[in-house]
Amino acid sequence: MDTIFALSTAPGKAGVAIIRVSGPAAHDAVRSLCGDVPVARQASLRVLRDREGRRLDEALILTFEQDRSFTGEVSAEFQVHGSTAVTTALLDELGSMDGLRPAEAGEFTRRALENGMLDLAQVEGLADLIDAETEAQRRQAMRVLSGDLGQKAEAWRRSLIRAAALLEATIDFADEEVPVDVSPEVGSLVMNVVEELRREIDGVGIAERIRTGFEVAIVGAPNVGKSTLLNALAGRDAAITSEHAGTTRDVIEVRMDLGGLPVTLLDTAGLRETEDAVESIGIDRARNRADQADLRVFLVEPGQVPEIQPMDDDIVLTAKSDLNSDVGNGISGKTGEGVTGLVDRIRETLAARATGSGVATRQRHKDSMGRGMVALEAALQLLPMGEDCADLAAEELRTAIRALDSLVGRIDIENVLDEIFASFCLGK
Ligand SMILES: Nc1nc2c(ncn2[C@@H]2O[C@H](COP(=O)(O)OP(=O)(O)OP(=O)(O)O)[C@@H](O)[C@H]2O)c(=O)[nH]1
Repeated sequence: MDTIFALSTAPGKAGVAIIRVSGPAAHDAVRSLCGDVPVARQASLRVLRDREGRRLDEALILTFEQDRSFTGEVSAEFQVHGSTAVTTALLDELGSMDGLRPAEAGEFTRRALENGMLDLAQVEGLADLIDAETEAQRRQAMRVLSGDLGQKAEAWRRSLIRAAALLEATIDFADEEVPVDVSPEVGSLVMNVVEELRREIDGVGIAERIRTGFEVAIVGAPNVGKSTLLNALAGRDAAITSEHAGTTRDVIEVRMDLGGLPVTLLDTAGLRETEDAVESIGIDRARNRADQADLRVFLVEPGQVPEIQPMDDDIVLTAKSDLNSDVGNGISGKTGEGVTGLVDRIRETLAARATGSGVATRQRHKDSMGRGMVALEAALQLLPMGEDCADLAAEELRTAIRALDSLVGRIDIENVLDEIFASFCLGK
């Protein structure tokens, strides 16, 4: 096994930079840089020297023993001064040592997974935590990283193993004088798992939204003030505004943190009939995106009706309230009137939806749970058919167990690893 090393903090100038080393030669590397191997898990200040004995930097060193580190391997971390020159010199020095090589992106985490320090769902949680930009994303990622999904999966597994064992006992003792009907107990064990799976599957859509962001589309006729409103919401000039109708030809996206929720605001082309081919493509695209968005904010001038039908939660406002002060429910991107109220409304609407999320957060989880559900429902149908179908029902339970095992990576791991690790950065 190679010993790997990498800069684990972001590259560039900083107060401190952390370089990680993991693998069998990690402590040898520490010894050759600073003369000894400091006590494990205790910060120790040392002068680092290169092969020729020249000072590289003064560093805080942390060493970890096998099974008591992030990767599960013998490892070490150097906290050095965060300049490019220092980190480059130390990385060069490490690279010149026998058995050491630079880590690939995500390789530390991959080793943690291989050594059983994290399960697959926790690896996903870790990736999400590193990507988290808002409070809701951080909380959700922490739940996954702390292993909640793994615990649920373990509880489901125990229930289903018990159910399968009961069924198998029926098969083995089918000739006994007094057969015990196990199907009520098996049925209730399976039903409980099915119900929990259903709840989790329902919550994945929202959890994915929290992960990737809610889309909020601003829609309305040309020149009604959509871009101006978007700029007011974003607090900066993100979209182009002009007096010329049809300026916004494509969909402009601005990512924002709205009270902890990740939101992508979409400024869409003004909806109207047009002869202009380019503008008409923009309008089609705007309609599509607006349809698919999680929420729509309609801007209408007095007397106008929205071009597309607002849905339940959608927000309909009177545009340019500074010019239309006699009409209620207005907003003005120009003066800022009503903008704070709109932000609150968007946040409340989305926050109400965000409460529906569980511990499963990805399409991958949904797929595994879906496969489990199908098998469990088949088992439930077989149960009332008596002993003759007991072995078929037991087989369905085993299929469900396998499907749920893939949630935490007990099986079928290879084909998902590359996809999951593709998002990891160097040093993680
Ligand atoms: N008085 C007033 N004028 C506004 C307001 N919002 C926008 N305007 C003006 O209306 C014109 C159009 O504004 P935009 O924000 O570009 O409108 P839009 O809906 O994005 O237009 P398209 O991109 O063509 O669809 C500009 O001259 C703005 O200055 C407002 O709240 N009050």
